[in-house]
Amino acid sequence: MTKGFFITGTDTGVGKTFVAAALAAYLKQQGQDVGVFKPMMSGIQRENPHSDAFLLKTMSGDTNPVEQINPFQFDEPLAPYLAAKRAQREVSFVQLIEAWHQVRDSHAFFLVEGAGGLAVPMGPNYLVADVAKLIDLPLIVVARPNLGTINHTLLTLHFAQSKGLAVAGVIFNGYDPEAGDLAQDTNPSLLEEWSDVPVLGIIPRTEHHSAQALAALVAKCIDVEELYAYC
Ligand SMILES: Nc1ncnc2c1ncn2[C@@H]1O[C@H](COP(=O)(O)OP(=O)(O)OP(=O)(O)O)[C@@H](O)[C@H]1O
Ligand SMILES: C[C@H](N)[C@H](N)CCCCCC(=O)O
Ligand SMILES: [Mg+2]
Repeated sequence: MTKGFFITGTDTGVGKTFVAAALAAYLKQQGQDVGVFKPMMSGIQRENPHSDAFLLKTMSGDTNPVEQINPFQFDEPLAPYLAAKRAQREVSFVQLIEAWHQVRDSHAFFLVEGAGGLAVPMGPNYLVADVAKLIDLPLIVVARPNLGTINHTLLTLHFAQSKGLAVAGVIFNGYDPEAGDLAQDTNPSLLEEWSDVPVLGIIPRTEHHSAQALAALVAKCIDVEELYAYC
């Protein structure tokens, strides 16, 4: 039985890769055998050092070929389904299942990253949420810390629930301690009041993105005991 997390977010650009890479660096530092999987990636080449696939592979030390870590890549920065369609391509759900089955037994623990949020079209008749259902790992929802995130996060959690997806928790990412932003400081408790999903951590903005710095950030900012409860 594969263990791990499906990393989703309230939006594109919220820090899914950043958080997944940080978790991978931490778990690897703890001696875990961590695998990564980014089923579909759009808007960047696999080989680009800033790409999700490249960062996840680097931080986890996953020795699977990058083409297995990220089986479907599209050039245009669009929802994967649309980027594929505009490139005269289409990924069937069966193809995606086969790509997951090719790697899922290669590691004891997997971090899987979606694309954008849960309701992003990935294929002609399926969303990111349907892929998460297939992979059947508990979600970690990455959310922005500031005003506006409560709506986005509760909508995401309700949609996850409607799809029968288990949610391990929410991680607020990109907190700016200097901002004096009242919403940033009150959002975690407000979310916990309106949802039964725990806040697993609050990650500040940081310019230090090395594996060591990211692992230290997880140890400092994320409730790893809560995470391990799911492992
Ligand atoms: N806590 C942070 N501190 C500093 N920079 C961050 C932080 N979190 C994310 N970033 C930066 O913000 C940008 C977006 O983050 P990231 O790529 O992880 O988002 P994403 O949700 O994975 O986006 P996509 O939907 O495109 O996969 C990246 O350049 C990343 O390095
Ligand atoms: C291109 C970007 N980096 C992501 N890979 C794809 C984000 C799709 C978002 C679709 C949407 O919610 O409007
Ligand atoms: Mg990403």
